[in-house]
Amino acid sequence: MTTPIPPARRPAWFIAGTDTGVGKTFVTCALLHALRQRGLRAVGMKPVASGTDVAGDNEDVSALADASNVDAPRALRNPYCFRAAIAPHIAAADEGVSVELPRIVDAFGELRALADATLVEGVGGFLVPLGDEIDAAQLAVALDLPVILVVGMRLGCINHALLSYEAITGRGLPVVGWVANRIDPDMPRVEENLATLARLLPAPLLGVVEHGVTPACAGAGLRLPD
Ligand SMILES: Nc1ncnc2c1ncn2[C@@H]1O[C@H](COP(=O)(O)OP(=O)(O)OP(=O)(O)O)[C@@H](O)[C@H]1O
Ligand SMILES: C[C@H](N)[C@H](N)CCCCCC(=O)O
Ligand SMILES: [Mg+2]
Repeated sequence: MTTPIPPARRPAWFIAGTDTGVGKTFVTCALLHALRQRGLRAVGMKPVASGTDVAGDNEDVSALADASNVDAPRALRNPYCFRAAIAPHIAAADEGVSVELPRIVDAFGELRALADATLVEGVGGFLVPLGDEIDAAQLAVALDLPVILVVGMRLGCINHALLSYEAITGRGLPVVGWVANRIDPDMPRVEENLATLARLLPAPLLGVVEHGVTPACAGAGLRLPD
C-alpha cells in the first residue's frame, strides 16, 4: 500500500505562452495526455477564461476537461469565465467582476487534491492584466508553480520567447521546460529557429508539437520536467 503524496507536493505546473493563440491549450492537452500515459490522474485548470458560446462554455475549459481523466467541478477548474473573447480585464470590467487571486489559489488547492498532477493554463501572454491591480504573472506567483513555456513557432517567436523567459524568471519563478508548438506549419527555416531557441533559452526543450497532431499523439512525444 503506497502512501499517497500530500496534495501540496503533487506535481503541478503553470503553462505560460509567448502570446495568445500560440497553443497553450493545445500543448496543455498534450501534456495532460503525457501524464495520463504515465498512469497518472491528471487535471487541467483554466483559472481565468474569456470567450463563451451561447451555452456559456469556453473552448479552453472544454478542451482541458476532455483531455483530463479527473472529474472536478467547473468552479474549481475555471473560477472566472467571461463572455466576451477579449482581454480578460476588460471583459471582467464589462461584467462588473473583480478577479480575486485568493479565490483562484483556493480553487487550485482543492483541485490539486483530486488529482496526481495538475496543469494550470494562463491567459494570453504572461503579463496579461486581470484587473487594474493584478495580472497573470501575479497569478502564477500566487500559485507558486514552476512554469512550462509554450513557444508558438512563427516569425517573431524568438523575441517573444526570450521576453517571456525574462518576465517569468524576473518574478522569481523557474522555467522548467519549454515546448515548441508548430502553429505555423509553413514557418521558414524552422530548424534554425529551434536551434537558436535551444541555445538562448536556459531551460530544457520538452518536445516539438507538430501541426495537426492529436493531443494524445503529441503527448506521447513530450518529456515531462524533471
Ligand atoms: N500544433 C498545432 N496544430 C494545429 N493546430 C494548432 C496547434 N497548436 C494550436 N493550434 C490551434 O491554434 C489555435 C490557438 O491554439 P490555442 O487555443 O491552444 O492557443 P492558446 O495559446 O491557448 O490561446 P489563448 O490565449 O486564447 O488561450 C487553436 O485553434 C488551436 O486548435
Ligand atoms: C480571448 C483570447 N482567446 C484570450 N483568452 C485572451 C487574450 C488576451 C490578450 C491581451 C493582450 O495581450 O492584449
Ligand atoms: Mg488557451
